[in-house]
Amino acid sequence: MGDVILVVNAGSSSLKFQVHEVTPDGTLAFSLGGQVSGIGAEQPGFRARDANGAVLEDRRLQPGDVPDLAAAQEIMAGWLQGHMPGPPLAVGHRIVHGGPRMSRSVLLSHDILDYLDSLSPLAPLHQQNNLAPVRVIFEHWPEIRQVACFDTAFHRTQSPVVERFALPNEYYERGVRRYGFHGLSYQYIAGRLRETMPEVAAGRVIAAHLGSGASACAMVDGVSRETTMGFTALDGLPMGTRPGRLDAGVVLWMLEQGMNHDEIQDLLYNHSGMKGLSGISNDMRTLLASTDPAARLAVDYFTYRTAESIAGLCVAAGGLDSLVFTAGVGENSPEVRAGVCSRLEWLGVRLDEAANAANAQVISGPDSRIGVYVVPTNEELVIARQTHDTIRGML
Ligand SMILES: Nc1ncnc2c1ncn2[C@@H]1O[C@H](COP(=O)(O)OP(=O)(O)O)[C@@H](O)[C@H]1O
Ligand SMILES: CC(=O)OP(=O)(O)O
Ligand SMILES: [Mg+2]
Repeated sequence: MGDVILVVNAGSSSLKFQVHEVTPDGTLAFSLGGQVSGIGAEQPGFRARDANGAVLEDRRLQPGDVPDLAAAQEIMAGWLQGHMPGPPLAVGHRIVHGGPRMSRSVLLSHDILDYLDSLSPLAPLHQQNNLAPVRVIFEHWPEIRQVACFDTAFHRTQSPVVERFALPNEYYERGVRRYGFHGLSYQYIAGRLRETMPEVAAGRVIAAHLGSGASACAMVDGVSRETTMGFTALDGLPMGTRPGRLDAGVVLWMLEQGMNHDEIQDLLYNHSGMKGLSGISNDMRTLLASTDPAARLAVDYFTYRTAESIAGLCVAAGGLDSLVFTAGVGENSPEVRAGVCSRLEWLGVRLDEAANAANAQVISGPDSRIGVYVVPTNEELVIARQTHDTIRGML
């Protein structure tokens, strides 16, 4: 193996990584990748595979083994030491919040790190986890280039109306705007559609990124028009532990009742969503397997609000040609996709049951007015490419 780029992607329930070789002709070749999944949940695991798809690691872990991201990082770092040829040429990081200043990937410096650190209150579940490995590498291997790739950057094409809240202008100037997230995933989906189904990519597409964090995005010709997350990754669809759209009056009521900032933040980021509604779990697999009425309510809430948001996004897209499901739940759960799609039948959405059950690429039936697809996302590949593009001029 020659020079490599290491990619690190810390999500709310997973730590994903990939290693890409920079080939002599200057292109990237995937060499291995994997993830620690189920962080803080009841079924953690560690899987890795190589470029041929051969399984390099498939470990079931005990819930206590991976209580938080720091534990996941230790597992990943230990494993990578035995599987990488030496220090990487560069490390590409997923950074969830880029704030008003970042509209593309950037070479990390201490100044930029300080700026990104200042955005932490806007992404308490992610930003510090994203920045922790940056700091470790700066301290121990200062010669390694590090590149920040932002979840917010892809959405900077949105119109002023979409980007605004109906608040006095002063707040907009101070950065209180709808930034949107999961942009690395949507950029991958837009590119993948362009490669495999260019006529779909050119049209009006809504992609639903349904994972531990969940959002949906309206794209026309691969350009983001609107997305359900906003100033923070709390807004929009319900998620594993976050409520999604919430009347701001609820927060005022909590304050009035004597809850302080940290208590409200903890409630909204760690104990709401599927976990709060069901009282059972934040993991969709556990809820789908349960016959408890509270689990059914949580799943129904999820599919109802997701369908409702998709319908709302049709305004930004000017209609709908194609619907794409992606991320952990979207790629793997026929039941959730069927629940969402059954609430969109009035739009002309019809699923092919067998194709849906098989997680096939095309899951709409021949009588569907809307094409419905399952496209596995690959945020890490987008990060690898952005990292390579960012350092290329410096080699
Ligand atoms: N077969 C499945 N059926 C339903 N949900 C699944 C399945 N496999 C994974 N998931 C869900 O996907 C989630 C993880 O999705 P992912 O996109 O990796 O999340 P994140 O990047 O936010 O950590 C898990 O919380 C789990 O609930
Ligand atoms: C922004 C966000 O919620 O990311 P994730 O789904 O990876 O937690
Ligand atoms: Mg994710």
